[in-house]
Amino acid sequence: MEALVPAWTYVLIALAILVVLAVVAAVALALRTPRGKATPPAAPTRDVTPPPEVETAPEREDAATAPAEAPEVAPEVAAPTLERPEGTASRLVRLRQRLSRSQGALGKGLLALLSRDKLDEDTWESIEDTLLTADIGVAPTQQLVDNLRTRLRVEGLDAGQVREVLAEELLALVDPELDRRLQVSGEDGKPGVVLVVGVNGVGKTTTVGKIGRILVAEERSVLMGAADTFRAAAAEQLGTWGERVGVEVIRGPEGTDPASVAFDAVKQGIEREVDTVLVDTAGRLQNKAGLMDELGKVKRVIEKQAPVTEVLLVLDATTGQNGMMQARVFAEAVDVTGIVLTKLDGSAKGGIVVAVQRELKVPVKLVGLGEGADDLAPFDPRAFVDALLG
Ligand SMILES: Nc1nc2c(ncn2[C@@H]2O[C@H](COP(=O)(O)OP(=O)(O)OP(=O)(O)O)[C@@H](O)[C@H]2O)c(=O)[nH]1
Repeated sequence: MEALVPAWTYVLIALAILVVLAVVAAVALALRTPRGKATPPAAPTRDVTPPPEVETAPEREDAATAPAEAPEVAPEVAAPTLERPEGTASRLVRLRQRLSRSQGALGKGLLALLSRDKLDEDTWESIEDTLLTADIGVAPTQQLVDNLRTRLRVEGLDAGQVREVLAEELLALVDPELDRRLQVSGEDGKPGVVLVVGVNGVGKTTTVGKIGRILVAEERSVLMGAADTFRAAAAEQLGTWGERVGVEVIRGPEGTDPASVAFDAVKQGIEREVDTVLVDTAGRLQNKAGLMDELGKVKRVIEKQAPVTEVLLVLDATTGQNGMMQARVFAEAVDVTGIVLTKLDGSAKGGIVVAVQRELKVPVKLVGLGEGADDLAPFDPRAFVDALLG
C-alpha cells in the first residue's frame, strides 16, 4: 500500500507538468502570430503600388501630363510664348569669338614655330606634328609644309610676313572658292527640301532645330519632318525645337517607315506652300547596306513630290578619323551636298574641315559652336583662318 501512493503522486505530477507545457506552448504560439503580422512582406509592396484611384488623382492635377481623357483642360493651357531667334549679325560676332577661343591654339603654335630664328629639320617636324594633331590630314599637311618651306626660303620673310604667308596657305587649303550657300529654296512654287543625315549623337536633330531657327529669323516659313522614327525621343526633341519658334513638326509613330514620314512632311509642305521643309533622319550605322537602302529610299520617295535641294551630312568635329569613316559611308549612301561640322567649340581639331572637304569633295557649309539654340554659323573660310591665327 505504501508503495502505491507515491506512484499515483508521480502520475499526477507528470500530468500536471504536461498540462503546464501545453499551456506554455499555446501562449508562445499566440504571441508569435501577431509579431509575424507586424512585418508582412506585402506591406511595402502596397506602399509603392497605390491603388488605381490614388494614382489618377495627382494626374488630373498635372496639366502638363494630362492625357486625352481630360480635353477640357487643354484650352486652359496658355499658348507657349514663341522665342525670337537671335539675329544674324549678333550671332556671327558672338560665334566668331567662340571659334577663336577653341581654334586659336593651332595658329599660335604654328606661328611660334615659324618665328624661330633657325628653322631646322626638328622645327619642321614639329610644324608637321602640330598640323597632324589638328586633324588636317597627311596629304594637306605635307602640301602646306612644302609650300611654307619654299616660300620662306625664296621670299626671306620677317615675322609679320610669316603670319601673312601662313594665313594665305591655310586659306588655300580651306578653299575660299567653294559655294557654301545653303540651298533652302525650291523651284516651280515648291519648297526647298533639306535632308539632314548623320550618325546618332553627332548633333543631327539639334542642327535641324538650329537651321529652323535661322530660317525663321530670316522670316521664311518652315515645316520639319521627324523621319528619325527609330528613337521616339528624337521626334519629341524635334517637336520641342519646332514649338519654341512656331514651326510645325510632322511625325509618325515610333518604328514607322521613315520614308513615309518624309513623304508626308514634303506633301504637307507643298500643300501649305512653305518655303522650306527640313527632314531629320535616323543614322544607324551597324549595317551599311541597310543604311544605304533606308536613306536612298527616303530621298527617292521625297523626290516623287519635290527635288531635294540640299543633303547635309552632320559630323562631330571631336571624332577625328572615326568621323571621316562615317563620312565615306554616308557619301556612298546618298549624294551629300554640304557638311555640317558640330561641336567645334569642344575641339581644337578644326583641321578636320580641310580633311573632310578633300575626302568628300563637298564644302563645309555650317559649323556648330555650342549647345545653345542659336549656336550654328555659316562656315566662312576667312573668319575661320582668322580664328586659327588669333
Ligand atoms: N557643344 C556642342 N554640343 C552640340 C553641338 N551640336 C549638338 N550638340 C549636342 O550633341 C548632343 C547630341 O545632339 P542630337 O541633336 O541629339 O544628336 P543626333 O545626331 O540627332 O542624335 P539622335 O537624335 O540620337 O539621332 C546634344 O547634347 C546636343 O546639345 C555643338 O555644336 N556643340
